[in-house]
Amino acid sequence: MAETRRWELAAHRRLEKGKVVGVVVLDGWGEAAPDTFNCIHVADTPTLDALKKGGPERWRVIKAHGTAVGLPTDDDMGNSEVGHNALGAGQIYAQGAKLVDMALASGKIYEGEGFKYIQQSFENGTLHLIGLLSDGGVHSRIDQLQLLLKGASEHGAKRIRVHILTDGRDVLDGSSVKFVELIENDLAKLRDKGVDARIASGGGRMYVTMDRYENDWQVVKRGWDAQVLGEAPHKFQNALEAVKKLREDPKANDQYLPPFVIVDERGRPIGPIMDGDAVVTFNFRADRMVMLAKALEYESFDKFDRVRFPKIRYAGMLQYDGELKLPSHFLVAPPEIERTSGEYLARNGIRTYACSETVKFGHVTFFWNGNRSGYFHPNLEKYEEIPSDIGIPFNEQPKMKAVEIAKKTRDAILSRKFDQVRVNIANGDMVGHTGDIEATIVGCKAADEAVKIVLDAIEQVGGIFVVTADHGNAEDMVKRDKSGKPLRDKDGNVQPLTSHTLNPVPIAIGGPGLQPGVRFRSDLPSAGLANVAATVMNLHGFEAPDHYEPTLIEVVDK
Ligand SMILES: O=C(O)[C@@H](CO)OP(=O)(O)O
Ligand SMILES: [Mn+2]
Ligand SMILES: [Mn+2]
Repeated sequence: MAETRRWELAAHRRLEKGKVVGVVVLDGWGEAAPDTFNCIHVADTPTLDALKKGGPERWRVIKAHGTAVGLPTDDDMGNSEVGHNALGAGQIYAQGAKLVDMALASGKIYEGEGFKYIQQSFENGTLHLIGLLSDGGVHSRIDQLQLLLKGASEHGAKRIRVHILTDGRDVLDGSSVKFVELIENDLAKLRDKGVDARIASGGGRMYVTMDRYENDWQVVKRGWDAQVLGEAPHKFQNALEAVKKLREDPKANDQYLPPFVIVDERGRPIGPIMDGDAVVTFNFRADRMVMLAKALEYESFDKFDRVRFPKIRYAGMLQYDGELKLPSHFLVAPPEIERTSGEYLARNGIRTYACSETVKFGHVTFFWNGNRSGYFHPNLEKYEEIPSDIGIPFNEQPKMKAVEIAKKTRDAILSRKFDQVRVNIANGDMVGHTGDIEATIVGCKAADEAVKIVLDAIEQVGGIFVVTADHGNAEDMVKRDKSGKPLRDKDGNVQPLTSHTLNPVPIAIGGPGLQPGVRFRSDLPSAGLANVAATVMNLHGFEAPDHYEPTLIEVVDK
């Protein structure tokens, strides 16, 4: 079926071609009731406030979590990967989390090429499992790790080492202890059955291993030293003691725990990765595993000194990059996100500029294009990256590079060399993840200012804008009880919510190029992020392909 589809898009019956369309994605910017813990509400955001007044015809909310973006259930919060996939692809795909669930439930994971490949190391080598240890469901899920541990041991693994990354970002800070207990319990059961299974190393996800878009290779190196070389500044006899001790530091934070290794009575690391071993990175999400995948797989590598490059059999939970085919072995085939709007528009001559700062750069390029790196049509596309700050927590620089991104984008718009400009403004999300309310308010204001710069440029060229978001975060910064009341401890303190949320996100359209009769349809109350691609195609003057989720807009006579 797919092969017979044409790439050529039909002209829209009512909407003209040739307008510059500015697509702004505010990362981590949900819509929620006014509240003191709603940083978007508290912050001074005149630009977004003005857009909201355009509702319901030019402002509305759309779903950004759960099944609307291909996640297993409607209890799953949205995230950047699935959000930008949906925004760019215009279609809803069963995402990595769900595909892994299905492969584990059916047992097919153990019959696939990837598992058979690593299985060859089970006789004489160790199986290492590296990944994020939480039930956040954004990058990984602990229940999938638990099933994999059990399944791998039943399929021949005799010696297993788990290298954990503590979370505190998709789950509450401090929950690392509970997750380590859970896994230690499972490993003890495996040991009772004669499998030598232990946690061998660990560290906080933002400080160890899970960097992205090559922002800071030192993060990956710290992980490499602990996981592969068995070297780290902190040494403990077991992982529970490690996280408990490291958390005694008053400034400790699960996201940033320093690297540690588990050692035996004589101080020797119990699980460095050696020749002949098997390694699985058990995150299903791509962005924060690609760098480690390169270090584990590429023979020639110059990002840091690996000291030792063990001859291993390595598989990802999924293949993380469809263009680089990385890693080459994987346990579950990733969603085949095809016929994205980026590809359609490039094939129909639309010139595109995409921009963000490093920590979100791949969101408007790689994720937008269906986890595919590179250009569709280098002559028509320009992707520009603004270097992010390195090594400082985002609550210390909450304005991030919002204004710089906006100014580059303004220049791209005014150059008239592009038909579409697409940006991601990171503040609501990156600062929201720190749990620092004051800083998040500053970040939201900066994001609003950046939007204004882009909209002013759109105004100047007679263009059209679409302002939306990928999922919630900054609009709710506190852990709540079932009735929605903030939970307080005995001293009256609230627990900051560092994670994304289940809230819908706003979408606004406007600009001088928008024909007067264009408005949001009222017959799609449950529309979600996947409906945006068809909308954007319409604004470029094209009908969307019929396999896309329907457009959000209609044109009425005025
Ligand atoms: O930082 C990240 O990796 C995730 C949260 O785990 O956030 P986002 O999906 O917004 O990138
Ligand atoms: Mn995001
Ligand atoms: Mn986020």
